[in-house]
Amino acid sequence: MTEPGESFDERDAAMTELLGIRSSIDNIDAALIHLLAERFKFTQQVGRLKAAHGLPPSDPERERRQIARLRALAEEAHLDPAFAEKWFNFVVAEVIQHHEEIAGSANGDAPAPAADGGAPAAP
Ligand SMILES: O=C(O)C(=O)C[C@]1(C(=O)O)C=C[C@@H](O)C=C1
Repeated sequence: MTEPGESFDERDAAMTELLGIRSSIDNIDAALIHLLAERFKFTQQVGRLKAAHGLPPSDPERERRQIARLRALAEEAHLDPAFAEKWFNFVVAEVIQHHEEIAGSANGDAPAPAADGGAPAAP
């Protein structure tokens, strides 16, 4: 369909522009996935560290400071600060769930107990 008064050439040009913009959106979405995967790798490390040392999964003070920082960055970048905070809370809820799973599944980084109860190896 073309808009009334729009030529086929104009519509073709618009479709070409749309495809070009979408290819940049594709690149950004891919980068976001990679960044998120990298962030979760680090938070899994934090989860193991916390579980190994009996630290609580969540740290509300750290979250509060990070939200303030991200809201300021969002404002500078002309991104809705409320959206930045919502995004952070969404990700952190998932991270805390992972931390709880790690803490519940074993005891962090500690090696599984030996079948022989930990008897010293023969010399
Ligand atoms: O920094 C930590 O202590 C984390 O566990 C990471 C993280 C985060 O994903 O940013 C998650 C949960 C905490 O409540 C605070 C921050």
